[in-house]
Amino acid sequence: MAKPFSFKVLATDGKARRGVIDMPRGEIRTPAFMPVGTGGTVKAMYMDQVRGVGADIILGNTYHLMLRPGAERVARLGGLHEFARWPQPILTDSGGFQVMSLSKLRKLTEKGVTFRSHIDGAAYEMSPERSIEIQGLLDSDIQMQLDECTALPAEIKEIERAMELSLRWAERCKTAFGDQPGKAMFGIVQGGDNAALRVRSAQALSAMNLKGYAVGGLAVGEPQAVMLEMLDITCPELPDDKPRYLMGVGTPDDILKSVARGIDMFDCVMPTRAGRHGLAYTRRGKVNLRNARHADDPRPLDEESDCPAARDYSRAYLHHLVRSQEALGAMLLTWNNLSYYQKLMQDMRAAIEAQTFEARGAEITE
Ligand SMILES: Cc1ccc(CCc2c3nc[nH]c3cc3c(=O)[nH]c(N)nc23)cc1
Repeated sequence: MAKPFSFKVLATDGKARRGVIDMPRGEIRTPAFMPVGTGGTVKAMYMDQVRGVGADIILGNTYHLMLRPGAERVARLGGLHEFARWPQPILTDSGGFQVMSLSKLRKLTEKGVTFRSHIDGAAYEMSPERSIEIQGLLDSDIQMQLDECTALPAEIKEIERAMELSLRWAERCKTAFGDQPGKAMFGIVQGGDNAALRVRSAQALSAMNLKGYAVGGLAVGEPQAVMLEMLDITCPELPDDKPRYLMGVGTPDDILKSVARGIDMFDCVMPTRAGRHGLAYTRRGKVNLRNARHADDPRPLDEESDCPAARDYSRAYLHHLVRSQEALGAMLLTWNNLSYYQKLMQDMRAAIEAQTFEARGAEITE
């Protein structure tokens, strides 16, 4: 029987946890940053580079892949790992968030959400059952429940309606997922910026005894203080022995402060998207390579980095590539940015093991 899904907390420092998730396709060191690989590719990267910077898991997207190339086609071709040549674990989002943010003419009912593709206008239906079926066709290792993420600010009645619908959809996803050893289905806590609703959502999901829990409904434009306050309220209501995934977060500072509140897993488009827009993350802050001041600068981004993109190329060259819109510009800056994020996660894991995480604070991002 395939090695079942297991999560172990190896060390703690305050509320911060250093752990490891063991799955048949490999282990995931936590706190973990999961590069976004929406359409089965981490944009501008080869998968062996993604692995090379230290990523243990990447994200795929049900919404994008069901539209193109189609979930059944990916299944016929051996599943997403085979298709994209990424042998490690993959986490897929359920698609609801993307439907509500990308598709057209969407209609949400108890049954699910019907919508038209933003690519060719074709009509689709996404129910909790269909979302789990598609994630299964993709052979996803960690599958997310279908949920409704409320845009903030919102009326409390609206937040409550979406949170309660998401709980009913969590039950239906749990039933549809069944018992798949070696794979996991995570629930997603909703409840907007309302403490009571967050507690009700987290407690109801905890009672379902799922393998992991995501905190959704955040990173939708709310101030960092509101996001952090919701973590202070939500994390204590989730089981200590299960992984916690904060969806869509975030900047290095967001991640640091969220790890300090008990979050184990993160995803964010920022390092990859910023790389394609000429922006480099470095230990001394962000550098916009489009800026003319780099035109004659012979220095690399970070001579101490073990990432070739940060150590072996001058800022002048990177500026030239970005200004000339050369593909290599996006490739090198994405490589640098993902390397920076993975180094940040590695440094946090080491600090929690050494019990210096809380003491060092923001200095870890430098
Ligand atoms: C490939 C991929 C991209 C992005 C995501 C996470 C997308 C994402 C959010 N991003 C920012 N805030 C978010 C909130 C939610 C949420 O409440 N529910 C779901 N299902 N996804 C969210 C998952 C997978």
